[in-house]
Amino acid sequence: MHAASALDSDSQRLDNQRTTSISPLLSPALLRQEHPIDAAVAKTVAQGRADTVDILDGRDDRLIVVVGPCSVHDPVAALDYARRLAEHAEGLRERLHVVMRVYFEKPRTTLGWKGLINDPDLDGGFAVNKGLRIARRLLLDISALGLPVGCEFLDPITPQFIADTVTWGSIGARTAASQVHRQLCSALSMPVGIKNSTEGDVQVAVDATKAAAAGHVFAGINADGLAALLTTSGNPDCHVILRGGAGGPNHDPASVADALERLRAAGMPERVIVDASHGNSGKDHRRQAVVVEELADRIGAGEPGIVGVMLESFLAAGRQDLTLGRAADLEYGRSITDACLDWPSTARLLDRLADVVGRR
Ligand SMILES: O=C[C@H](O)[C@H](O)COP(=O)(O)O
Ligand SMILES: C=C(OP(=O)(O)O)C(=O)O
Repeated sequence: MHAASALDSDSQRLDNQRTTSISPLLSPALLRQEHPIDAAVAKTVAQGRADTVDILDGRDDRLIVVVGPCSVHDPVAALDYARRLAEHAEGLRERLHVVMRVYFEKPRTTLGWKGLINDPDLDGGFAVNKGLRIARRLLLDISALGLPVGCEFLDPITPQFIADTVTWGSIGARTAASQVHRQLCSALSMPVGIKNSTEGDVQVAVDATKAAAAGHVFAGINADGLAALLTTSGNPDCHVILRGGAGGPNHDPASVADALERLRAAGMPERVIVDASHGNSGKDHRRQAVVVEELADRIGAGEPGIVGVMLESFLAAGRQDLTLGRAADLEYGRSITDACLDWPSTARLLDRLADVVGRR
């Protein structure tokens, strides 16, 4: 008894020396009960995933287009964008499989706003339970338009709250090498695109698709939010996203061929999505249009292996700086993270991609 209390006080002195508070997180089951998925949304998600896998595996010759804001900071503007995209995508559905980027978790190079789940009020208040509620509601509302959604998964706890609503997932350039994220991919029920590293290393993404295709046993949480051991069977639908890197772009034919060769050598399916933004645009949103035009020419000419294109796009062009606590000063529909194409340019580029897919 005496020994046990000595241990408790020792561990109190040794533990949580840098954790300033620990507060309750709502459970995934509670959030799912508050914002349940209905039959129409479930159909959009299931059909969207099946269509994505058919394109990845070459049974459907449409092109996947993952398009939308760099990050969601204003759910009203995101839904406004989604309505326009859903209507436009409907007219192109024979040629393009359009998935909207609805990204709530931002991996930062150093510091910065980490996304709507982490800080939904954009004021450093970190109302995470509120962020999760807004995120799930928005994912359901966008999917209810018949528009499938794509999310980056960054925090390994978050998927339990939203993954049932997500058609396509992504692992970013900063986490492609992470065992935690590769294990997570092995559990995810949707196809997942994995980016090359920020340095431009493509092999790390190829290795990640291989690691994620295998089963793993790892610690996570269950639907009640309790710590649990998860045993997974592996995700065969992971694929590489070429996003360029420190050495420059990698959307050119030689880089695409190199990535396909690396996949072949690893025994993985030879297919890539090309991100027109990030290292491939040098973060200049106007360069995204140039990249897409180049890709369109090549896809139209029958270049193999490119199964999809990613674009960062919002209502207004470019980006703006956020001052924490001053969200009311932000301009409607303009990104607060990476610079985006505006809606009219995006619609034109979608038409261009649909046109070449129709002709190839
Ligand atoms: O796509 C988003 C950003 O490129 C990524 O989150 C890194 O952003 P940062 O370099 O501004 O932190
Ligand atoms: C963070 C992103 O990209 P990357 O990981 O390529 O920097 C993104 O697509 O939002």
